[in-house]
Amino acid sequence: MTGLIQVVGGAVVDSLERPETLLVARRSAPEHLAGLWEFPGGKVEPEEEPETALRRELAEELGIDVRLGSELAAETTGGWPLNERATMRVWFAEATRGEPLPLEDHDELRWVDLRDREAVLGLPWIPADYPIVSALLDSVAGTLREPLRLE
Ligand SMILES: Nc1nc2c([nH]c(=O)n2[C@H]2C[C@H](O)[C@@H](COP(=O)(O)OP(=O)(O)OP(=O)(O)O)O2)c(=O)[nH]1
Repeated sequence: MTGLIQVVGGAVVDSLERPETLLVARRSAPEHLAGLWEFPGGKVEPEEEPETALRRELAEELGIDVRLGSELAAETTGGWPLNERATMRVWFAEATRGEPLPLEDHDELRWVDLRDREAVLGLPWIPADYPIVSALLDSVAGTLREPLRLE
């Protein structure tokens, strides 16, 4: 146990095979995060597998079931550092049931064009997310030719 809080996030794309757009979500709470964009997701519960937690969070927050693709490789094994207490692992995902809706924790969802790097990085993200978004855009730029590896 590292004592760090493990967060999981979904990089929900229109298609794992040919990703063109990414679903981004604007937080409605708590106050210091409200209005900032993020990957939908949340904290892994005790004894829960990260992938199970991600499926649960995406169902609760967006009302979708997903097929998971590859994990976005992070620099450290616990995932991407968010702050001194939490790290986040991020998986690509594609909805297999339901249209995403901002059911919980968000007041807006938006599909952004993955080829428009400046527009995606120009959104006011939670600050810790910028390196993650940047790595994601790099990774997807490669998959425009090569599909994402599936589970
Ligand atoms: N979901 C998500 N959380 C992020 C991102 N970036 C980032 O710093 N965080 C932080 C914000 C929160 O402090 C923490 C995740 O907590 P959360 O509030 O989403 O978790 P949760 O849904 O399980 O909520 P709760 O049960 O604790 O209320 O990680 C991101 O891209 N997505």
